[in-house]
Amino acid sequence: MSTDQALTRLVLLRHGQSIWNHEGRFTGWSDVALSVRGEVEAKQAGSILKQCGFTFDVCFTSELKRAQHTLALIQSAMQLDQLPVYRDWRLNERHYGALEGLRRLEAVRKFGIWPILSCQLCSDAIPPMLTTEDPRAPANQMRYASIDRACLPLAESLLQTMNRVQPLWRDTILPEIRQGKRLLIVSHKNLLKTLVMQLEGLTPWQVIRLPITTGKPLCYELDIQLKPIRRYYLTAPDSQSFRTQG
Ligand SMILES: O=C(O)[C@@H](CO)OP(=O)(O)O
Repeated sequence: MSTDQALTRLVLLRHGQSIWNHEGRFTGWSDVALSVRGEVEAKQAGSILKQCGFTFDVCFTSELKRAQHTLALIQSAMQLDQLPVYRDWRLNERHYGALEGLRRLEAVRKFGIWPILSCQLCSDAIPPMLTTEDPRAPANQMRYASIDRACLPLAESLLQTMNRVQPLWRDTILPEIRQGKRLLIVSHKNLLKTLVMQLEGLTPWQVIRLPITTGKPLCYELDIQLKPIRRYYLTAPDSQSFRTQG
């Protein structure tokens, strides 16, 4: 990373722990609430951001309540309730298809070990898909009625997830950052990995080991070319490592 002066800061945040994170279930586009711990994590993230002197001009989040609720709790902790918030389905988590709702072991019993392992290790592997008639398929849900059905997945590889968010990243998010706006993006583990790949020019293999922990603000300082100068996780100012280099 270069040492030029920062144009702006961008904060990426995975929502607080959800009930299915806690139970070890594949979640994807299933709309699951935060757990009690998840709510605490979200409030703590807001208070750490505030204590570290962060503020924002615009927030982006997904169509899923675990991300939206996290963002609302952060805004409230930072007393930034009036900020403009853009919700977009393209910031939803990778769609896990027929794996959604299953625990790891249940999924292996149902589909075999390789389909489960490959979709976690290979960036182009697609999990077992939902059928088009399945009520869980996004095209059968009212909330996605305004989206072109051809764009809505039945399951996604990591690369398909990256391709789906690309137009939003290129045409909406990057222009806001170029104007010097301070952005907070509250989204999901795999979706955030695809943003990290694009920001840092990493391969899926390089990003696979990057921990995207629930409720931990990942801060980027960007130069005028929008290249990352520094990346770090924010922790409470009174803890030993105020800034942890990522
Ligand atoms: O969908 C899921 O199972 C998890 C991990 O991929 O994502 P999230 O960040 O939404 O908990």
